[in-house]
This record gives sequence, structure tokens and C-alpha cells, in this order.
Amino acid sequence: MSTSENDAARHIDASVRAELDRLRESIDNIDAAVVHMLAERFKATQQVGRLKADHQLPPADPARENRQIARLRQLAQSANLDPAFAEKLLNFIIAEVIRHHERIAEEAGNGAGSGTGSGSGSGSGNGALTGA
Ligand SMILES: O=C(O)C(=O)C[C@]1(C(=O)O)C=C[C@@H](O)C=C1
Repeated sequence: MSTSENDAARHIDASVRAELDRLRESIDNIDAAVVHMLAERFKATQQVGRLKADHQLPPADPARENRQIARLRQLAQSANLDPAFAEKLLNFIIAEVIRHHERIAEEAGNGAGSGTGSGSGSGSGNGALTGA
């Protein structure tokens, strides 16, 4: 049963319905902003991928990742967001970026992940969001 079927299947008090709708509108706006921000981030990282491929730089930069993680954990803490969640999310995104970088490098004839540090610095890779 979908969420909307779930809501429709039982009587919901009008004021509760209104509050739920108001909150969901906000959630939808936030989700749209997240998608747009991620799209912009990937536009930037695609350019980084091309720059790295053109100059034979390795796709991953674990030292940079460590700095990003430390910074994001601090930001999360001050925003009352679980720092471990923020770290997992960043690792998940970066793992995808590194895959893009590797593909760009392959297409440029540089081979997959030439040089040091393929994979994300924390080594959490694909399962970053599901891992502990
Ligand atoms: O800054 C870089 O060198 C990038 O390639 C971007 C990025 C990121 O997505 O933030 C991705 C891979 C690197 O390991 C570090 C950071």
C-alpha cells in the first residue's frame, strides 16, 4: 500500500491533514532544492574530472576528502544534524563522483583510476549510506 493509499484509507482529522500537507509541501521544496544543488555539484565535479583527466591526475584525492569530511562533520554538528549521517552522505556522493572521474579518464585513454587512491578516502564506496 502506497503512502497516499495509506492516508486515504483512514479518516484523518482536517487539522491534522492540513498540518501534514503543509509539512509535505515544505519537504517537497527541500527535496527539489537538494536535487538542484546536487545537479550543480555534479556539473562542477564533471569539470574537475575533465581537468584531472587532461592533466593525468588521479580521480580520487583522499587528503581533500578527509578535509571535506572534517568540515562537513563540524557544520552538521552546529546544525544539529548527525555528523555520522553527514559523513556517510558525503562519502556516497564522492564515490559516485570518483566513478564519473574514472569513466572520463578511461574515455581520455588514461585508464581506470591511474595513479594513487581509487575509491573514496574512507573506503566506504557504494554502501556508504547503508553502512554503520
Ligand atoms: O576535489 C576533487 O579533487 C574532486 O575530484 C572532487 C571530489 C568531490 O566530489 O568533492 C571527488 C573526489 C575526490 O576524491 C575529492 C573530492
